[in-house]
Amino acid sequence: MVQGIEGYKFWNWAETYACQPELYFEPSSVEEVRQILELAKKRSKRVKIVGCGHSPSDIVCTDGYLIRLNHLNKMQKVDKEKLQVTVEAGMKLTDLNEELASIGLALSNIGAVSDVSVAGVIGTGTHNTGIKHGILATQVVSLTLMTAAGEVLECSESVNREIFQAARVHLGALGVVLTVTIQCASAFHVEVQQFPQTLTEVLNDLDNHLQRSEYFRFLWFPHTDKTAVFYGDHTDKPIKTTSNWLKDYAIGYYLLELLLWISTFFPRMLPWINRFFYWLVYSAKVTQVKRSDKAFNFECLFKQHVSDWAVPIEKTGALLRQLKEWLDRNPKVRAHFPVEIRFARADEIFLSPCYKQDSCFINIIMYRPYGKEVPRKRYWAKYEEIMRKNGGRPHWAKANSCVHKDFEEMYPAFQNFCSIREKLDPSGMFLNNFLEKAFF
Ligand SMILES: Cc1cc2nc3c(=O)[nH]c(=O)nc-3n(C[C@H](O)[C@H](O)[C@H](O)COP(=O)(O)OP(=O)(O)OC[C@H]3O[C@@H](n4cnc5c(N)ncnc54)[C@H](O)[C@@H]3O)c2cc1C
Ligand SMILES: O=C1O[C@H]([C@@H](O)CO)C(O)=C1O
Repeated sequence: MVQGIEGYKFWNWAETYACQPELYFEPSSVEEVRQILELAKKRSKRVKIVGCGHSPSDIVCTDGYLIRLNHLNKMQKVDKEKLQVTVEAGMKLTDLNEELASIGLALSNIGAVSDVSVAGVIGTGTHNTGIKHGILATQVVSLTLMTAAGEVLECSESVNREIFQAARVHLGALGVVLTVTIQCASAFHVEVQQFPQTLTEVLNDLDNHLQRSEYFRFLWFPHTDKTAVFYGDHTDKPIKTTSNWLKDYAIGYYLLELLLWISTFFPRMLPWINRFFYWLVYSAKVTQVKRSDKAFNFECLFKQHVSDWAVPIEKTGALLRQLKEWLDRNPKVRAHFPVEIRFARADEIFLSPCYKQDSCFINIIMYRPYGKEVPRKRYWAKYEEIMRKNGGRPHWAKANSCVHKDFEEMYPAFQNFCSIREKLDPSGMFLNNFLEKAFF
């Protein structure tokens, strides 16, 4: 029987949420996972699974038992015919990307970081960008799930289909995901073209941008009308990168963190910081060619708060103009750059933020320079107000102020998920404060 560790303290990546589980486990086998669930059941303890702890919320937090599947992290099967792989749930995308590259495969789309687990990254509806692409969970062909009772379910479009539609964005609420089978693509390079436009120019030409580039996204710099537009497209061209330590790190990371910290004492500096970094780092035209996963990942800098709601794609322009106009009218509210605007295709996954709607994700950020909290309450409140009023759905990984009735209104299939959750976990073993707020 795997021994639980007492006194373990969990912090999420951004060091914004922490918990002290009664016992912390790192099982080395499915049988050990089952034993931990049996022990938890006998002692009426709650259980949470942690992937890589990147979620910017308390979605992982528990005072019960915390299980990390870092030892269940291997690739189990490769189907070269179907271009599919089956991996253990704890596998990191950093490792998966390399293993796939070694066999000529790749994930068709991934988010900004790869230091995340396969089960964790699908479980919260993680997305990248590209209106022809869904959230990462849409790449899942099947998965296996251990329920609170220790039963292992195979879920796919043809087996336990209802559970599959729930489990792809599982929120850690349905049981322990043990393996995930993923539809991959043949390995590919992406040509990334970065170029400046004003916010007005981007928004007036949004449909064309979406059609012109498979992985189109853009960054808006609050307190300016400037954007950095990114086109990403498949290419056979050879790798060509322009990484420059001075610009990317000395200035783009260390100088920025210092200036943001100084601006906590002199807030009037902030708009000038946004303008200066736009001019210095983001206003140039840059073209690079990278391996796909390297093109999708980018430097996410230092600790931060983020919020990232999905809105119906047709509302993108109106909502960004509303947010900009409000910030222009309220100059005492300061917003860090960037606001990240990304797109994803509609899907059929019960709690996907893109459930039955092509969506635009609008991600706002406030950094914590050297861990220092920066005032963001008014910014966050106005942003959420605009999102709520316009059919927005918050990213499940990221802290938000929504409660059960909000989610019932947002998600047509919310009750389907709730019924499946109650059936698979009748005693609420996998619940925590985050999930109780959502489901009760
Ligand atoms: C720097 C940074 C960049 C990011 N970039 C993006 C981005 O570009 N796009 C985007 O959409 N999001 C992004 N995110 C959010 C991130 O993708 C999600 O928070 C993701 O869920 C983190 O994966 P994880 O492995 O750390 O999961 P965790 O945060 O550890 O867990 C997430 C959820 O999955 C559950 N879980 C994990 N493993 C299992 C399992 N085996 N069985 C059952 N439940 C499980 C947990 O209980 C929890 O509910 C980013 C976050 C950070 C910190
Ligand atoms: O949570 C996230 O963090 C990064 C970005 O905001 C910079 O860190 C990203 O793209 C997310 O979705």
